[in-house]
Amino acid sequence: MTMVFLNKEIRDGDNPDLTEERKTATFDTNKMAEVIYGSEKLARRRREISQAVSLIPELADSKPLPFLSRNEKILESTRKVTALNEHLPRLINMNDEDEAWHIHSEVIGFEGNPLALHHSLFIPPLVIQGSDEQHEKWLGRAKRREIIGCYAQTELGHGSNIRKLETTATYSLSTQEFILHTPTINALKWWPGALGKSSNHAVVVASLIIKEQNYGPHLFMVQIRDEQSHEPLPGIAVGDIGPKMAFNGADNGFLGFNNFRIPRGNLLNRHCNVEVDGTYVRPPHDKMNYAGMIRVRSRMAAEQGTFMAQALTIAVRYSAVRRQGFLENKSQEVKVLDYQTQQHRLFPAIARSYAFIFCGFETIQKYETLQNEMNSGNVSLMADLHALTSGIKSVVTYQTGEGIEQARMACGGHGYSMASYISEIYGCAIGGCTYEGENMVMLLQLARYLVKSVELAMRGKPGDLGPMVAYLAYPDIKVDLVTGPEAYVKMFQHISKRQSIKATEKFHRKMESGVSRDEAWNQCAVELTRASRLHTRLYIIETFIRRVDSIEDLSIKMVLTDLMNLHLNYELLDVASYALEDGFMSSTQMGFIKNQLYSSLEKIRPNAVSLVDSFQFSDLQLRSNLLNFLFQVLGRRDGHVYQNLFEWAKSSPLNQTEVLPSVTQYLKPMMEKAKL
Ligand SMILES: CCCCCCCCCC/C=C\CCCCCCCC(=O)SCCNC(=O)CCNC(=O)[C@H](O)C(C)(C)COP(=O)(O)OP(=O)(O)OC[C@H]1O[C@@H](n2cnc3c(N)ncnc32)[C@H](O)[C@@H]1OP(=O)(O)O
Ligand SMILES: Cc1cc2nc3c(=O)[nH]c(=O)nc-3n(C[C@H](O)[C@H](O)[C@H](O)COP(=O)(O)OP(=O)(O)OC[C@H]3O[C@@H](n4cnc5c(N)ncnc54)[C@H](O)[C@@H]3O)c2cc1C
Repeated sequence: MTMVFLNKEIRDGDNPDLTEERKTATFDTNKMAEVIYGSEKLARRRREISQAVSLIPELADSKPLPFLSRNEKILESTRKVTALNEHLPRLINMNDEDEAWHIHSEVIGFEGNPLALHHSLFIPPLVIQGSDEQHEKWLGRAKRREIIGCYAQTELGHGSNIRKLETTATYSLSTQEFILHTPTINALKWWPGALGKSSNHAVVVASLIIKEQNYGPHLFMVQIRDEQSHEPLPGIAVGDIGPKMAFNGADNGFLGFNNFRIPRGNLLNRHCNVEVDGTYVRPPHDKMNYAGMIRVRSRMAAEQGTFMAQALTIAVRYSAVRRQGFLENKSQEVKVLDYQTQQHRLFPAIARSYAFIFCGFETIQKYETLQNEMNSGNVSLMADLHALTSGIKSVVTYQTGEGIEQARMACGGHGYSMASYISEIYGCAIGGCTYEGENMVMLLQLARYLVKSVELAMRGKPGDLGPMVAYLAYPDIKVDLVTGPEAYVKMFQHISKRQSIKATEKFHRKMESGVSRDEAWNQCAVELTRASRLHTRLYIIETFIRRVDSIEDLSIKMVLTDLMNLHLNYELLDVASYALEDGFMSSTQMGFIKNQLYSSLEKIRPNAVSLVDSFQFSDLQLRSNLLNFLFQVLGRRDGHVYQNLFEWAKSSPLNQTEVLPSVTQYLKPMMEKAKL
C-alpha cells in the first residue's frame, strides 16, 4: 500500500529506517523534481514513462549484466534497445529528446548499446552540418532507424589534435567523388561507439584534399556496410576494439579505408562546399566543423550531474539503512549517515549534482541559442560557448568522478561489489574526462580565452570583455562573507581573476625572456589550467545562485538554500589558499567558512534521503530492482538490501555448481600431491 504523508510517498513494507528519513523531510519530492528537471510537465512525464516501463517485463534485464560475457552483454543490450524501439512511439513523444534520453538510460543503463550514439552523435552532426537536400536523403531514414550510424573522428594516432587527423578525403575532379583513404595504421579510426559491429553508416571526419591542398577536417556521410548482408563494403576494414573499463554493452570500433569512393554530395555541406570544378566554399567560421562537439559538451554538465546523482542515491539510501558503531546511545547502533564524516563525504557531492544539473540546463539553452543564430548565419557566439563548454566539460567530469568514488567508499565493502552498480556508473562517467576532448586539452582551450580577456583588461579595454569575464576588470574590494552569497561570488571572482592574471603575466614574462610563444604556453600550462578551473567553478556557483533565486515555493527554496550554502562554503574552502595567499581572505573568515560548512551538513541531514529521492530514479534505472529476481540491489527504494544481496550472490554462475573445475583440475591435485 502507498500513502501520502506530509506530501511524501511512504510505502508499506519499506525498511523503517528509510521510512523514518522520508517522514522527516521538510519538502515535497515531486515539487523538487519539478525544479530539478525544469517543469512540472517534464518531471511528471519522467514518472509516467518510468511507470509504463516498469509494466513491460521485456524491457527489464533478463540477466544480471556483471555475470555476462561481452558477447552476451552486447546481445542483451541489443535485445533491450530493439524491444524498446517497438514500444517507443507509445511511451514517449518521439520528437522530445529529453524523453528519449530518459527512457534509454532507464532501460539500457550505463553499459552502452548499439544505438546510444546513433541519436546523440550521428543524427546531430547530420542535422547541424547537413544541407536540406542531405536531410531529405538521410535524416528520415536515420530517425526511423532504417540505418544505424556512429561518429568516426578519433584515430589510433590522433584524438586531441584533430587538425592532424590522417584519414584523407581527396576530391577527384574526373569522377566528382571523394576518395577516402587510411594511409597508415595510425590513421585507422579508433574508438567510435557502435562502429565495431553494429553501424552501417558513419559520419566520418577526414582531412579534405583538393588539388593537393589540405583544407582540414570535414564531415562526410559514409555507408560502411551493406544494408542487406551487413558485411563491410569492399574497401572497408571495420571491427571491435575490445573490452573497455566500461561501456562493454557497446562495440567501440576501428575503421580503415582503402581508396573508398563516395559521391561529392556526401560532404556535409550546409556551411561549406566543394563545387564540381573543385572550388572550395568556406564556412562562415573556421571551426564550423567543430560545432557538433560544442553541442555534446554543452550537454555534459546535466548528464554528468545525473550520473553522480545516481551513485549518490544508492549511497545515501544505503547509508540510511546501514547501521554500524555507536554515538551516545549504546543500545542501538547508528545509521552511518549520522556520522559527520559520512555527511561530509556525500552531501557536498549532492550539492554538486544539483549545481551541475542547473548549470547544465542553462548551458543547453545557450547552445540552442547558438544553433539558431548559426542557422541564420551569425557565428559570433561560437567562441564564447566553445570556451565555456570546454571548461564546464572538464570540471564536471572530474568532480563527478570524485563524487562517485566517494559514494562508493561511503558504501564500505558493499560499494566495491558490482551489486552496488556504482563501479559501472563510475566507469561510464569518468570516460567523460577523456571523450569529447581530453580534460587538460579543453581546459587549455578555455585558458586561451581567459588570457585574451586579461590582455584586453590590461590594455584598458574592459568594455570589450563579454559578460562571462567582465569580472576580470573589477576592482578588488574586500568582502564580508556574513552578508551572503553575493559576497562569496565576489571572493571567488577575486580568486579567479587573480589566478588568470598571474598565469597571463607568467606567460608574458616567459615570452619576454625569449622563450617562444608555444614553449612559454607549455611552461605555464599548469597555472593556466588552474585559472580555467577557477573560472568554471565560479560560473557553476553563479548558475546555482541564479536558479535558487528564481524559485517561488518556500519549502523548496529553503532546502535548496541550505544546499547552495553548503556548495558555496565547500567550494570556497577548497580554493581558500588562493585568497589567503594575498591576504584577501583572513584566517577568521576561513574559520567562518568551516563553521558554516559544518552547520550546513547538520541542516541537510534530515532532508538527505529526500534530496536524492527527488531525482526520482526508478529501481530499474539504478539496477536495484528484483523484477525477475536477479539484479544489483544496493540503491533499492525500499531499502531491503541484505536479503537481496544474498539473492544476488546466489545467482552468481559460480554458485550453480558446488565444486568448480578449477578445484577438480588444479586445487585437488595440488593438495593430493602435497599429502604424498
Ligand atoms: C536518445 C538516446 C540516448 C541514449 C542514452 C543512453 C544513456 C547511457 C549513458 C551513456 C553516456 C554517455 C555516452 C558516451 C558518449 C561518448 C561520446 C564520445 C564522442 C567523442 O569523443 S567524439 C571525438 C571528440 N573529440 C574531441 O573532442 C577532440 C578534441 N579536440 C578539439 O576539439 C580540437 O582539436 C581543439 C583542441 C579545439 C583544437 O583545435 P584546433 O587545433 O583546430 O584549434 P586551435 O587550438 O589552434 O585554436 C584555434 C582557434 O579556434 C578556436 N576554436 C577551437 N575549437 C573551437 C570551437 N569548437 N568553436 C569555436 N572556436 C573554436 C580556439 O578557441 C582558437 O581561438 P583563438 O585563436 O584562441 O581565438
Ligand atoms: C568511452 C569513449 C568513447 C569514445 N567515443 C568516441 C566516438 O564515438 N567517436 C570518436 O571519434 N571518438 C571517440 N572517443 C575518443 C575520444 O574522443 C578521444 O580519446 C579523446 O578525444 C582524447 O584523445 P586521445 O585519445 O588522442 O588522447 P591524447 O591526446 O593522446 O591524450 C593523452 C595525454 O596527452 C595529453 N595531451 C594531448 N594533447 C595535449 C596538449 N595539446 N596539451 C597538453 N596535454 C595534451 C592529454 O592531456 C592526456 O593526458 C571515445 C573515447 C572514449 C574513452
